[in-house]
Amino acid sequence: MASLTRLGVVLSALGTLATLVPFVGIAELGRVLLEPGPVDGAEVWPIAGVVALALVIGWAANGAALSVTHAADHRLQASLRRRIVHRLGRVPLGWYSDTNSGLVRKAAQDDIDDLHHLIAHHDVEMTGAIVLPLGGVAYLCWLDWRLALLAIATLPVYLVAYGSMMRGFVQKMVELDAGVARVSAAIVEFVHGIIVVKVFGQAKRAHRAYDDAVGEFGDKYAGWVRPMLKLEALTSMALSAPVVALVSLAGGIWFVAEGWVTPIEALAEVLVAMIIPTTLLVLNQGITAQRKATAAASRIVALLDIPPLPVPAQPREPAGHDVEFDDVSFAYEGTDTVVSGISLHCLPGTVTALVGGSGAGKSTLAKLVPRFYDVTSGAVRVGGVDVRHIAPEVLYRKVGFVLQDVRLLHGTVVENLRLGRPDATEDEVIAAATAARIHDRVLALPRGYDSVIGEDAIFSGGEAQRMSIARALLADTPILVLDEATAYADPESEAQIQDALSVLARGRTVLVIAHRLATIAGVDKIVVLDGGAVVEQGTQEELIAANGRYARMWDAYTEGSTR
Ligand SMILES: Nc1ncnc2c1ncn2[C@@H]1O[C@H](COP(=O)(O)OP(=O)(O)OP(=O)(O)O)[C@@H](O)[C@H]1O
Repeated sequence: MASLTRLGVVLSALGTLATLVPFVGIAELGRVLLEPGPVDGAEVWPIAGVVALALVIGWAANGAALSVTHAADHRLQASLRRRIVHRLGRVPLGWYSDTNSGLVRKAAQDDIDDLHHLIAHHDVEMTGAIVLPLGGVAYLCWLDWRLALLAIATLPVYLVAYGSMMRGFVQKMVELDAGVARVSAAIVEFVHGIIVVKVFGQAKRAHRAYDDAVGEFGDKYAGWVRPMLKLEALTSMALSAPVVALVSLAGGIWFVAEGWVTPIEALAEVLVAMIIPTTLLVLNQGITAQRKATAAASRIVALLDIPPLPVPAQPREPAGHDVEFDDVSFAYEGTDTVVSGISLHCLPGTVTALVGGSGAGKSTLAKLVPRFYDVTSGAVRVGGVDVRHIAPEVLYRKVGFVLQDVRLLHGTVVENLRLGRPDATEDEVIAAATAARIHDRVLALPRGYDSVIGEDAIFSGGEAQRMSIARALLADTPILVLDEATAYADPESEAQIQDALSVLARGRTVLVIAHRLATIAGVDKIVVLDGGAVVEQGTQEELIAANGRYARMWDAYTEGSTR
């Protein structure tokens, strides 16, 4: 690919030099035509021919340069997208937080697009923008060095003004960014607090904070921009077509009067001088685009550097479907230990419920089974084999999970249901949806199972949960991790979810994270977590009889629900 961009640069240089030929040609033609006596066709035609040829070569070489760099960009984009998808397929599932998903979206869409300019246009356009004025000035030097100087006479005004505009630019940008952040924070605070503020009659005060932030930003911005605008006007004027033409013509007339150059040579100088400002504009825009693309590239590199989930070199097949936590401890990156020293054995055909206060570590513990994260110490075993020694695809065929936060993909209802088993028959899909208590709801949609999620299939939270239960039923994994939904706890929806879950649990090893004690009374084992450790375990009767932590939770729960 680097060789393609190099070829693009060479072609662009060639094309640019070829576009200079007509300027020389015009000067030469002028010289021939202005010679005293009749026009000599033998002199005119070769010049016209060379000009025409150069025009064709210039057009073809510039076109070819862009084609070549676009091909390079195409290859790079395809390869980057492939590598991003490949890497994302191998990062631990726990990496997918909302922030990280945002990063992926930005990298896969915006950042790769930003790179397009760098690969497909930057080198070619910059080559043109450098070769064109240099070639022009070199030609003028060949005619007469004074003409070359005349062509760049207004350039120092531009360079001095531009240099002074850029002085302290980074520091000023930092200050402006901070100002924008203060204004945003004031807006967020204002919007978040609007109800409280209005209820307590403090609207004026809240407005004032926002006004102050905006006022301060406006003053800073104006203080910086006003002098810049003056300079900008000066630089634009120094490079504007009338000024450049005027300086060139005045200088040209003087040079001709002094006898240093011919009128035709002076005309050639005017033509070259007129193209220099446009190339400067291209250079300027190119530098800005390059900065943007460099930032985009570093975000893509960071994404490709995420450590993948380690896969076993010699994977082992689990024998059976029991799940065992053996002295398991885990800490998120940069946090204290969240679960510690947990030993637990979940047998096939049983339901184990994890209960405990908010932040006790229930979800974290459950997520260690499908390797959202790997344990910090100890081991999680499935069928007697450490999950780290099982090939990920084998593990995902064994362990299914229904999470609180259900994601339905853009596609039809049936495609969503078939996600875990694309070859499921229509009867199997309907059977799973019926067991998950979602079949009737799907039939009520305009196009039934062919309705599209987010278009003609809009599901409530509870319905989406039942969809994901149907999906898990169809995937038919022998081990299931369920994070019970609490958000959609209207009694009817909850009863339906519970019905669906009890069907799902039959004959499997089920680990359920229970947020509402009423739903787990009949399970085989209740494990009470507190501060990341197991404090009690047993059946509902055993734990109530023990009169410990669970009994107190149960009392509080039943009191709360009967009050
Ligand atoms: N991705 C994460 N990064 C860092 N810390 C986390 C992360 N997820 C959870 N934690 C922390 O780990 C601890 C246990 O959280 P966890 O979600 O496992 O508890 P939980 O018992 O499931 O709580 P809840 O019932 O409120 O969902 C909490 O202190 C939480 O702040």
